[in-house]
Amino acid sequence: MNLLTFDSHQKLHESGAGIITGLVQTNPRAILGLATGGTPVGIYQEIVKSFQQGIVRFQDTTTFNLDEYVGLPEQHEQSYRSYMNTHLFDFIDLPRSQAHIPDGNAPDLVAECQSYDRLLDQAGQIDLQVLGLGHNGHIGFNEPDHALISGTHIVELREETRQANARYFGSLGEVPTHALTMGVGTILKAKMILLIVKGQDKAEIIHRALTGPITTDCPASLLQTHPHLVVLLDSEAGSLLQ
Ligand SMILES: N[C@@H]1[C@@H](O)[C@H](O)[C@@H](COP(=O)(O)O)O[C@@H]1O
Repeated sequence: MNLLTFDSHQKLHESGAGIITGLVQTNPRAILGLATGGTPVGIYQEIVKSFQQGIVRFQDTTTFNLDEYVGLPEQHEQSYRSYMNTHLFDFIDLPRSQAHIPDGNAPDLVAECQSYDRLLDQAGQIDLQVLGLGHNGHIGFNEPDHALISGTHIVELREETRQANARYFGSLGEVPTHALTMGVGTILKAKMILLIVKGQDKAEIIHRALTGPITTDCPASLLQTHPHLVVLLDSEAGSLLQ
């Protein structure tokens, strides 16, 4: 594991973006696993800057997002499709046909999960998977549980997750109760994982994820088993790891 702690968010964002654009520069056909949430926004902004400067192109790149809410219209500003458009896709030359996000409005959600896994299989191994971290240790929307599911599946969101994400919605009642998420098996199959964590409120869970027991009670703890894990932290999130 390569753990890097930054004293400024700008440096963290530039470093994260540099890892992603560096990969695409050397391998334009790279397959990227992308995350949403507040954490990667600054990194996506830096990627857009690099694209605008002509440093990187995404015409041949393929992306797979980790997750999507169930039942939220695609145009809703909090759908992960809208998030990706607003923060990244609208500003780069990645063909939309190569930008995959599970469809949380599919009439048959089980079939949608199976079809997402088929697309992942056809694409081959994800070269770089970007991850954020939930306060309860979730990755994607893989919530703590007695067992974790390997492939894409429907998940009932934990109350604490809905509360954490309520800040993006008008009220807790508007936060969807279910989501589709890539499974931990798919996440762990990525060649490289880039875990990004910011804020004092995540200090305890990142400490537990990286130094505690490997347990499905903390899905991020499974990342300890990954041979090529890069962790980018701000100094607040890293405060218990010194
Ligand atoms: N499903 C997403 C995760 O992919 C994200 O990494 C995490 C942290 O979000 P944030 O970065 O906003 O704290 O929770 C969300 O619920």
